[in-house]
Amino acid sequence: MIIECPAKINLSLDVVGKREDGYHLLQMIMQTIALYDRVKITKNNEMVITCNKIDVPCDRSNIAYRAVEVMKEKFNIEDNFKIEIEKNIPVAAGLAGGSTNAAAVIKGLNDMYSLNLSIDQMKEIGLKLGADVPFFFEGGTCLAEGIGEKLTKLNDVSCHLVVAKPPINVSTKYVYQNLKLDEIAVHPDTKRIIQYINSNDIRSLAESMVNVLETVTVREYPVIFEIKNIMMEFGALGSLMSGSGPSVFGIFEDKADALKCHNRLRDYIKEVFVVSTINRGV
Ligand SMILES: C[C@@](CO)(OP(=O)(O)O)[C@H](O)COP(=O)(O)OP(=O)(O)OC[C@H]1O[C@@H](n2ccc(N)nc2=O)[C@H](O)[C@@H]1O
Ligand SMILES: Nc1ncnc2c1ncn2[C@@H]1O[C@H](COP(=O)(O)OP(=O)(O)O)[C@@H](O)[C@H]1O
Repeated sequence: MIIECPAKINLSLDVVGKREDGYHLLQMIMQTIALYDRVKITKNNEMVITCNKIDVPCDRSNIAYRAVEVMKEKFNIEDNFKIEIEKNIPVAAGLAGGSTNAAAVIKGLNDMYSLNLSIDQMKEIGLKLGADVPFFFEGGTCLAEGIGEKLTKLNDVSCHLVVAKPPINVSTKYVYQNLKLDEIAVHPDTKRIIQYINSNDIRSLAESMVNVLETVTVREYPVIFEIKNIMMEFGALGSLMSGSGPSVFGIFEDKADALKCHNRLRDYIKEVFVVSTINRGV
């Protein structure tokens, strides 16, 4: 069984508070994009995980492996599996590559064993593995609240994008730890952004995008700001860092402009893609 699993971007990201356990409460707009990993699941004598990218761990610390363990325990599955991950989504990039792999395993085993789980049940299992996992059972365009688990479906946004992952590593934990909530000068107007999305006003959406986590990352990694500027120079309607970074995306009305921007960025960034939004998850 092979499952295609898409990456996500955050069309906006606001931090609106903190939970008692230190986790940040969010209001973000999430969007699946046509940039896919492939997860192949086959029954095997023992548990094995493989990946074509060396920076992805192929042991129990792989989130896809943990997803298998959670499913095996919850549904008394005694079989073991070989999980082969074809990784096309940049790793540790703010594009939720690991989370989408975990969602693919849950969905794959649900189908393989005819468990007939509802989307809500799969979301609940996914949340045990990571805050971004439940979103992939919805896909398309969603408002995510709480730490990402409270999902509201919005009108699906349809546009061309350039996504660029500069060759730097940013830890999600570090970004949240260094966020100074009381010093954030600009928050996104999430209500207004939702109105733009629901009325299909892509231009106003693109012009209103804000990710408050940029206050941490752009200070430390000016390359993020430089990529945003290049995207705007090449005609992007708006450009933003995705999640905790370091990936940056630009929204383009015209695919030809997106391709020109891609050509320019390709000179010094290896991981850059022209993609469209999609209206599905795993
Ligand atoms: C920023 C976002 C936006 O979609 O995505 P990515 O950039 O990872 O794709 C998410 O909030 C990433 O959530 P999640 O995937 O759960 O983050 P993890 O890497 O598990 O979290 C690492 C650490 O960040 C902190 N953390 C995480 C989520 C959150 N809402 N508040 C936090 O304070 C916690 O200290 C946690 O231990
Ligand atoms: N299946 C997986 N795919 C990618 N990374 C994984 C996976 N399992 C575990 N990881 C680890 O999780 C970390 C975060 O990766 P990823 O999910 O790609 O990024 P992000 O959280 O920024 O969206 C990586 O540094 C990697 O070591």
